[in-house]
Amino acid sequence: MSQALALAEQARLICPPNPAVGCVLVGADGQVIGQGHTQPTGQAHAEVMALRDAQARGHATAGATAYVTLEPCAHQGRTGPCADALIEAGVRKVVASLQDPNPRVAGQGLARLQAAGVEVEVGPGAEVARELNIGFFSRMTRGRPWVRMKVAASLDGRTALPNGASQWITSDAARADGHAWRARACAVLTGIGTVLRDDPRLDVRLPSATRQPMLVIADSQWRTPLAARLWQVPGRRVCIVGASADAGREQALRERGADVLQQPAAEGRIDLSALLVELARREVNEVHVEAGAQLNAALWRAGLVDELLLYQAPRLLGEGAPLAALGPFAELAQGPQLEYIGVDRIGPDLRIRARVTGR
Ligand SMILES: NC(=O)C1=CN([C@@H]2O[C@H](COP(=O)(O)OP(=O)(O)OC[C@H]3O[C@@H](n4cnc5c(N)ncnc54)[C@H](OP(=O)(O)O)[C@@H]3O)[C@@H](O)[C@H]2O)C=CC1
Ligand SMILES: Nc1c(N[C@@H]2O[C@H](COP(=O)(O)O)[C@@H](O)[C@H]2O)[nH]c(=O)[nH]c1=O
Repeated sequence: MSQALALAEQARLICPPNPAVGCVLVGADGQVIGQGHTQPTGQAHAEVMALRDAQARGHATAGATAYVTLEPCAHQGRTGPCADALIEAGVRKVVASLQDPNPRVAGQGLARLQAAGVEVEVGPGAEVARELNIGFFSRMTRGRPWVRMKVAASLDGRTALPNGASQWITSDAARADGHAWRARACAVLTGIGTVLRDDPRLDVRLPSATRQPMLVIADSQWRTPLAARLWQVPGRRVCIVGASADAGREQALRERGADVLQQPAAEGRIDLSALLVELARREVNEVHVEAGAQLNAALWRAGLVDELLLYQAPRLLGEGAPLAALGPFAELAQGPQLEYIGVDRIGPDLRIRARVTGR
């Protein structure tokens, strides 16, 4: 199963919105006879890739055991049912890490395998398999994406100087690592404040990049400039989320190539909870937030942040913008409570990962 999980890890950047799944086929003699992982949307799933691999290597699949990191599907989606492919190949046993979290299909693949006389075991590798697909699980079980907020800060927690300057607080190495986290998301979310101040690209600039996450800009008044650098990323979808009735401006953004999304607003501010539901409807699994203190605070206040990805540089900036413009709180317990899930050194900086307690 650990080999299947390593294959799933390889799939993570290419297969969203599909879950990243790995599959290893072990022949009756205990040798690995085939392996595969999920391909980009619309192409073969892990099980079919592993069966094809075994066939290409001249191995018979009858009597084999399949180790797969998610329940094989039983439905005809963009590809055919994997449970049927395993049954037709004569597989004797299927070991799956997890049941499919999609409430419409959960358990159906396992039931079909069992009905065909295939032995089924569920559980090995469950924790790692779920982590690999945390966004897919979030979308399926909560109807909204997993929200990971990335912040680059100084040791005293500042994210920009009082005049707005913030480039660059962290090192090249930390920024490259940040790109790898952008790459695994389906969408990067920012605020119009950051767009106007930084003129960012917010794309993935890694040689290994195979797809660009959609850029989503919270911009109630349609203020995104038509000549910004964010338009210079070939093939990347830009979604501007606003609430103003200025049809002329909305049309100009549409003509510039944006997907323009009118969202309900309260006191002129976009309803971020409704926005996340809409992004899930568009098959966004993970949202990578890179925004300023205003939008960050609104996301925290609405209880929408699941995870913090904080790069901390060993420098002090004194006065300046915080990670999120929260508070002032009267009691310590009023602030969001997180737990650390990882601390790593990235070049001269620290990368701190923390998750909201209970998520
Ligand atoms: N160090 C770091 O990691 C980062 C630092 N920065 C820095 O942050 C600064 C910009 O911060 P800031 O001005 O706070 O910009 P934000 O990116 O937080 O954008 C804020 C704007 O988003 C719009 N918005 C839309 N919906 C909402 C909502 N529901 N709640 C709140 N805002 C909403 C508002 O404008 P409107 O009402 O017009 O829609 C608001 O003014 C810059 O100096 C930049 O360099 C930025 C990103 C990362
Ligand atoms: N200042 C700062 C960051 N800032 C974030 O990076 C954005 C610019 O992205 P791009 O135009 O794609 O290079 C900027 O607008 C802000 O969201 N990131 C970091 O890793 N370290 C830093 O010190």
